[in-house]
Amino acid sequence: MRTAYRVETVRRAERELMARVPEGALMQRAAAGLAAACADLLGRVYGRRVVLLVGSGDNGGDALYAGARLARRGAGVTAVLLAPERTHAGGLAALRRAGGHTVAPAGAEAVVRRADLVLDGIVGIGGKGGLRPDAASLAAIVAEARAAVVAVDLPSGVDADTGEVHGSAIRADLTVTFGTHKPGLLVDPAREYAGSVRLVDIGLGGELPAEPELAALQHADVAALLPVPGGESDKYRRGVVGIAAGSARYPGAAVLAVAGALRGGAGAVRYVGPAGDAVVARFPETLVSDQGPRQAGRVQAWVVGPGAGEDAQTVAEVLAAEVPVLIDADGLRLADADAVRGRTAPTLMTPHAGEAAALLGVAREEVEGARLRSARELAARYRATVLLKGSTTLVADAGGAGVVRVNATGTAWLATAGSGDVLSGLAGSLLAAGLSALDAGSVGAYLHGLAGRFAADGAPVGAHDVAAAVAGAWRDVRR
Ligand SMILES: NC(=O)C1=CN([C@@H]2O[C@H](COP(=O)(O)OP(=O)(O)OC[C@H]3O[C@@H](n4cnc5c(N)ncnc54)[C@H](OP(=O)(O)O)[C@@H]3O)[C@@H](O)[C@H]2O)[C@@H](O)CC1
Ligand SMILES: Nc1ncnc2c1ncn2[C@@H]1O[C@H](COP(=O)(O)OP(=O)(O)O)[C@@H](O)[C@H]1O
Ligand SMILES: [K+]
Repeated sequence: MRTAYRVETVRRAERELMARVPEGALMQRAAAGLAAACADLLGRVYGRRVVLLVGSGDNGGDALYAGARLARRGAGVTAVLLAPERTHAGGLAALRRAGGHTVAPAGAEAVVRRADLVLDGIVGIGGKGGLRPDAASLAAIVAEARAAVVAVDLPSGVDADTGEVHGSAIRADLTVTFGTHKPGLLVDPAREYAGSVRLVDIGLGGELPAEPELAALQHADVAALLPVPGGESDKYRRGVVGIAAGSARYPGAAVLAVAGALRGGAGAVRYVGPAGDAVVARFPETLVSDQGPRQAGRVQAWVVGPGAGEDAQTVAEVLAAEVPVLIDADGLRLADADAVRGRTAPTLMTPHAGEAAALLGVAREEVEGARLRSARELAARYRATVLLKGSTTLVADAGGAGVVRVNATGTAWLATAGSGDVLSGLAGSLLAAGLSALDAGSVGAYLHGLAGRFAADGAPVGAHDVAAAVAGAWRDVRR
């Protein structure tokens, strides 16, 4: 499990740790890891031109000590001091001893233009709001430069706790972060500014609480959660998933949701709705009924909504069932909020940003700019687990408090019509197999993202290709 902690938690852990280690030790560990990452990126350090952007806090101190290490290995290092009188004194002295130079911000453009590497030490977890004008000017200069950019701890200007970006921020190729990931490194839009992320261990782990702000499942976590049949299994014990989806206008949504459901681990897939012929033509193993959900026979979980059009009656019937329900697409619009809140069995809602915005009564851009807050807010309002789809998918558990799962296995190739329908079937199948809503959502998103990657492999794909690739994703996870 990869975890991320909020700034106040990091600060607390840092204080505990600092009380037990010599003064300055943490910054030296951070700077050593940072310098090593820079050296790896450069390949050869000797003779390279390195520019440090140095703010007034410890983030600047990290950059200065790392710069000193690179200077000792033969790099030409120049520090741009944003606040000369408040620069980290020890770091500055170390850089000077190692032969590094300093310039005022007015001289930044000339040195940055010729640099091989820029280290962004403007601001780290002490940052508030978007970059101030003087720092923003530096960010604009860096954006025009050919140099590789390494962010120290965080790209300056992004919100460490939320992943929001207000105003300008540094765009990095690599972020070297210390002690733990911060939420902003895992959630878009900030994640995009971070580039790839390297975590440097400074010994903070033991001081961090058990419950992080964010958790990202890894292969081993997913493998442990996948429902795998045993000797005593039969199709009913593995769980039956009901799919109430599709309409005369959108029969394909039913086919794609069933395609996902067949790959999700349930023992049988039951389909109710007007697209039964299309479903059976493609997947003859589906149990089909043209009666409503109430008459369909037992299921252990329902998926309702993909391509549902205006069929509010079916949505209401499904919500009345006392089994876990996944609500997607049209179902989100048709579901009565009180009926969702009043359910006793788990509910998993799977909106994309536009659907989430409609539910929250805000603009789509607002959700995209504040994904974490939006997912928690929806989960609180509906008392349901909410999976917010997109470039980084988030899953907030019912009520909105607690650890939010983040998934980054996906690829932008998944932005193709119907791929959400596949996800709803897949996650619904995992619900029927007995996973909690939080696990079903995050495992579903993980497999779906991986399947998207495998299916696409650098080329456009259709949603049915993604469904077909889910089995390969399972095997990869269990290998
Ligand atoms: N935690 C750990 O375990 C370890 C942490 N370490 C390191 O310490 C870093 C945190 O250092 P920190 O606390 O000194 O704050 P930091 O990020 O340098 O920024 C504060 C300065 O930025 C300024 N500023 C604020 N907002 C701004 C804006 N929007 N635009 C422009 N400027 C802005 C603000 O200025 P002021 O408001 O005072 O004028 C203030 O002076 C952390 O990220 C990591 O790198 C490691 O060394 C070792 C272990
Ligand atoms: N830029 C992106 N990067 C990664 N995954 C994405 C991106 N855009 C969309 N996705 C994923 O693709 C799927 C699209 O679902 P959705 O928007 O419901 O499409 P549809 O309604 O056409 O089925 C979701 O799983 C979402 O997380
Ligand atoms: K920084």
